[in-house]
Amino acid sequence: MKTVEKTLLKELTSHENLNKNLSVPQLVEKILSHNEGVLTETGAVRATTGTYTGRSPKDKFIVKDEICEEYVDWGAVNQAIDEASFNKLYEKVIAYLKDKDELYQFKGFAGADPKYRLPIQVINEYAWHNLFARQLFITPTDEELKYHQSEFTVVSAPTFKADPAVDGTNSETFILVSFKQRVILIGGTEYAGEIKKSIFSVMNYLLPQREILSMHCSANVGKEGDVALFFGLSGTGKTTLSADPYRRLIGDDEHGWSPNGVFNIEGGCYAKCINLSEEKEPQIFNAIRFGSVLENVILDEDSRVPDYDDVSLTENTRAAYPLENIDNIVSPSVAGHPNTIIFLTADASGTLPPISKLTKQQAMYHFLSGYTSKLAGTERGVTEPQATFSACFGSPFLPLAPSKYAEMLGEKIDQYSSNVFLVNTGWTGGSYGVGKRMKLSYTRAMVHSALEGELNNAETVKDDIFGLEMPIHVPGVPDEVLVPKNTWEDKNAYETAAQSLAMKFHNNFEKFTQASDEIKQVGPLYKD
Ligand SMILES: Nc1ncnc2c1ncn2[C@@H]1O[C@H](COP(=O)(O)OP(=O)(O)O)[C@@H](O)[C@H]1O
Ligand SMILES: C=C(OP(=O)(O)O)C(=O)O
Ligand SMILES: [Mn+2]
Repeated sequence: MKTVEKTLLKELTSHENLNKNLSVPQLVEKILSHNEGVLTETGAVRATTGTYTGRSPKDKFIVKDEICEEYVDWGAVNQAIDEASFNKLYEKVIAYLKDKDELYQFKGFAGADPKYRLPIQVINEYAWHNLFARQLFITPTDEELKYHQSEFTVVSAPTFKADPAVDGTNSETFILVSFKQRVILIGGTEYAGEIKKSIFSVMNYLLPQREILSMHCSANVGKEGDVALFFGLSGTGKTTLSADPYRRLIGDDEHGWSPNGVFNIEGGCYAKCINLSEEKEPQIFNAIRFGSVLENVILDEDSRVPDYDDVSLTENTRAAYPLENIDNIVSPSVAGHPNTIIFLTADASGTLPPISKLTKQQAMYHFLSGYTSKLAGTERGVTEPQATFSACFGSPFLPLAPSKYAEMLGEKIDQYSSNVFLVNTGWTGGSYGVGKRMKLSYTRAMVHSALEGELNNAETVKDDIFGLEMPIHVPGVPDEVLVPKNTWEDKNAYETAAQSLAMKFHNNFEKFTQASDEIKQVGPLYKD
């Protein structure tokens, strides 16, 4: 791969006050002295983001050029912008940043496996974003830094606002990826998550070219070296469930699966803080300390103690911290091939079984479907749960066609005989508004049984609407919780809700015309 040393970027990298790979304490000092954030009682700094408190998928574009044109799956997710528009905006952003008193540069890596890692740099207007980048990506050793040659660059100018009429963007906010120039341009939004998710999108383009499956999942490993993956869209429980006192954490969000096994793409976690408690999520709670970044979390004015129940800025409050802040991790974040793969869904209809064991064909069906409910906060404009089908449980981040990733996953599941489960961390006892969210302790118990292999030959009963095999006993979980219908008082309402969801599955799957008949046939049994 060629090194990025474009003239435009040089204007930033030669800025007279470019702070290069500052240490955590140095960045914290900058954040506090520039009033970008405040110190909290936990030791973490807290920053707020203003208007954009979540990702803004409608503002994301990929530059359509001869490098990527034939590979990218163009459409509503991968919107195209032309090269000329990109270049003009790129120049404006550079001119804007050049005038700033100080800039921050982080050089590091995406990808914990040295064989597959991508050397990246992030250039920030804000010190707090630079601290975020430092904690979320992989920090180089002094030796690695000496020889570091960035192969992709994020330029983040949150206070620069685009003019859609002139700049060809959708709004004042933009997240633009150029595979040709190997640059990501971010402007108009202060939500730090865009920085990590845009690099993830780039990895989802680059890794499959090297026959590595990139995945929107968390991962951990048990005492026997048994690896588990947890796929899921935002809010389904990747971060929460991968932090497990009995299993070492590999990573909470983005992984690659190579011929050597799985590796984390990142070096840190980005946990939701809404209703965070030491009792329910002790590892995450205790990971929030000096060097961590709290985003949009409300603090008591005097004591500076975070109030994780306060959602007045957003429900998508976040904590960014390095993996090392979790006490049981794998370091470096690489491990073997997955024994168990869990698809997480937060079903707000309350009708999908809390856990079901999938056949290989069902696994492919559900991977392509990627059903969940979008929960409030993470994406702009979502204020209550919305049923959504997001292929591969991560379509906002996938530049290639979903079938590309699905084929690779299918081959790997065959090759390594991974067991696959569908776990509903969403509603029980009724749909959103009537029922409630599945108890975290029950989900943890179900996940444990699955990972211990206890459910592989367990007695099951088939759900007559979805055709999913539900175990009838799971230690630590009341039997009636395992069968959604049994948790609903109003059985007719259950039937209506389940049938409606089944039809959504069928309608969504129509677009996968290329899928084999074996896969098409294992969707919900119910059809109207
Ligand atoms: N049964 C459950 N399983 C998983 N998470 C749950 C459950 N009930 C409530 N939650 C909450 O839902 C959120 C899951 O979010 P998170 O783990 O950050 O998802 P992701 O990493 O997939 O975006 C957390 O705030 C967690 O406390
Ligand atoms: C940071 C994000 O990831 P997740 O919610 O999956 O943790 C996001 O989707 O913006
Ligand atoms: Mn997460």
